[in-house]
Amino acid sequence: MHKIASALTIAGTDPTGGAGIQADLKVFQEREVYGMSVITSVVAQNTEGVQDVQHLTVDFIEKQLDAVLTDIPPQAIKTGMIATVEMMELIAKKLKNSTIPYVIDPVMVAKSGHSLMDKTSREVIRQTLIPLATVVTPNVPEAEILVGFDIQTNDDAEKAAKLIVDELGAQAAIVKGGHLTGEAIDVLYDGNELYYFQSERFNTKHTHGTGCTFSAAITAELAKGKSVKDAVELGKAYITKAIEYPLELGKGNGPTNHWGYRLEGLPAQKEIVDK
Ligand SMILES: Nc1ncnc2c1ncn2[C@@H]1O[C@H](COP(=O)(O)OP(=O)(O)OP(=O)(O)O)[C@@H](O)[C@H]1O
Ligand SMILES: Cc1ncc(CO)c(N)n1
Repeated sequence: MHKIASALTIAGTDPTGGAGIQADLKVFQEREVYGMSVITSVVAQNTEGVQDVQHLTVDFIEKQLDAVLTDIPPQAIKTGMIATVEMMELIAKKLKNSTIPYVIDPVMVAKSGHSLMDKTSREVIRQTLIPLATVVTPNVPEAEILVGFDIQTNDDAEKAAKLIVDELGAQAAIVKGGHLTGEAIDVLYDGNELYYFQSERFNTKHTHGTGCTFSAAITAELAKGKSVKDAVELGKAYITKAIEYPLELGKGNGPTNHWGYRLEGLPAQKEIVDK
């Protein structure tokens, strides 16, 4: 028998496999973590955009959560698309007394501009879920909604990350620079220190699901017992290679490449090979 860390993603779906649950499970598999999933919404989407969304009932989401949590307790959890206030309240109720590391990717709008979270929920996520988070991973527009001011510079991103921790109650926050210009710089505040994670910005339209992939990679490393800073370092390396070596798939914003990092390795790759 092999002992293995497990991770759970609670999110929406992408039938083309680039974002949402499907992307998360690919990352978990790649990072050698046993992947599990609870679906919140089924999304008809592809690399060109979102065509339609069907939410599962809160009752049914609860049944899925109970099925997982009573049988295979994960070592880390991430949430992605949680569209409604009722879903947020359910997840908050389930995770309130948990000590399992919890990553929130506060998914609000798809790359194509389609809303994946209703307007009231944008307010409610601040009060219900953010205080439970080990780390929150907003992109710039999401961070702006959470903190209530514009983010244009790294200084603004630092202020936002600090506010999400000091005032909204998360243990850590990383404001991603994917939507800014220049180098792709993400700013992490872990309650003590600020850290910058920086990479070249690649000129590519293959950025569907980058946020899901990044937060899933962080979740996988937390499940294996890494610190937030080390998990983010790995997550950044993984997503950078996934963007640098795009796959020739899709008519629109294509998916990233989960094997990209194999071409050049990751900081923790040696650890895997040595096992
Ligand atoms: N063109 C790029 N080149 C290099 N890194 C990038 C690029 N675009 C995004 N990134 C990096 O990818 C990660 C995800 O950031 P991004 O801001 O794209 O997330 P997101 O908007 O939440 O994604 P999505 O909503 O598509 O899931 C961050 O580490 C960011 O710096
Ligand atoms: C289900 C889902 N979650 C997140 C995103 C954001 O990339 C998306 N497009 N679809």
